[in-house]
Amino acid sequence: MPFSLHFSPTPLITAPSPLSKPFFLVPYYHTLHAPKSPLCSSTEHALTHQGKQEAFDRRPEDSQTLPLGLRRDAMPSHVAVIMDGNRRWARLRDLPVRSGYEAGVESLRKIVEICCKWGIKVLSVFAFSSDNWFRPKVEVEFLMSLFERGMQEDTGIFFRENIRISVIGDLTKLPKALQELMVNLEEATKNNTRFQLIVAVSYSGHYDVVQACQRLALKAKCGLIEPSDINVSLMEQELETNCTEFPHPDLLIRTSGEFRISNFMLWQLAYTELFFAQSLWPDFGEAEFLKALLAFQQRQRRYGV
Ligand SMILES: CC(C)=CCC/C(C)=C/CC/C(C)=C/COP(=O)(O)OP(=O)(O)O
Repeated sequence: MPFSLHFSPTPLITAPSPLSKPFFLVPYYHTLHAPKSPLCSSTEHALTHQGKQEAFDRRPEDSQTLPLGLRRDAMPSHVAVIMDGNRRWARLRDLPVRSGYEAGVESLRKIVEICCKWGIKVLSVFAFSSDNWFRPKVEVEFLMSLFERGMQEDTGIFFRENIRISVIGDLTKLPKALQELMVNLEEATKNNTRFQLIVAVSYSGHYDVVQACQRLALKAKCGLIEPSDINVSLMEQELETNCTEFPHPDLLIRTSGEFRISNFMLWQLAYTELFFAQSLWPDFGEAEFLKALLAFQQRQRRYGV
């Protein structure tokens, strides 16, 4: 049965609470973040790739629904998106900014549905950058409430459709209720295997690299590693994308005609193919997504070799 993320509002699922201890007895979010066990423990090996997933499920219907011309054997595993142009979309229609963001959520739901249908395994979206905190307070507050509402409304769908939600970024800056909702959702969906949605909130590539360096420095200080042990692999184990089996996006799409990376996943994008779409994010739909994927499938990836 095909699924639609446009189902009428789903009642909040009453899954058993995944965490047995109250979240906020723990001072920092990252001590709770599944792949990041407390530092300086003897179980260092378990620090990384905990909960790393087995191969993703493919439902029978997933393999039947590829549009003409799209090759299953060349599909990107991980697509990242900079969902730009929501405010411009609203202004062009003389609508308040919040309508642009709401339309952006609808667009995201559509793209998640298509990813599931076409067998893409991971979608990362830049939902709120570290610099977005400097936007007008009313806008920031609206976005926080939108994240909360969006995640609550779709919780049932994540379970029903076997979707794993991961959130990356400095969540300590978010309202407590939102932190709690996100951590709960991550924990409750961590064994879902069909598709993984990574939401980057209060995130930047600089933040990610710096927090990884801090964690490595602390490990060195604790005597768990030598500074000379630090290499690409150890760094990647500390980056926020250690929540996924596919940490390097194969394809990055940025909408709204801007040609910038804007501090998104700087490390992880090293060999990513880039696609810049003219549409504003709320207008980005199946046809343009298909265009991006077809362009991706034409690319020759040489990884510098
Ligand atoms: C639940 C959930 C994950 C929701 C995601 C909501 C969403 C679409 C967030 C995008 C936020 C954002 C700062 C986009 C940048 O474009 P902009 O709006 O700044 O556009 P502009 O370039 O036209 O100013």
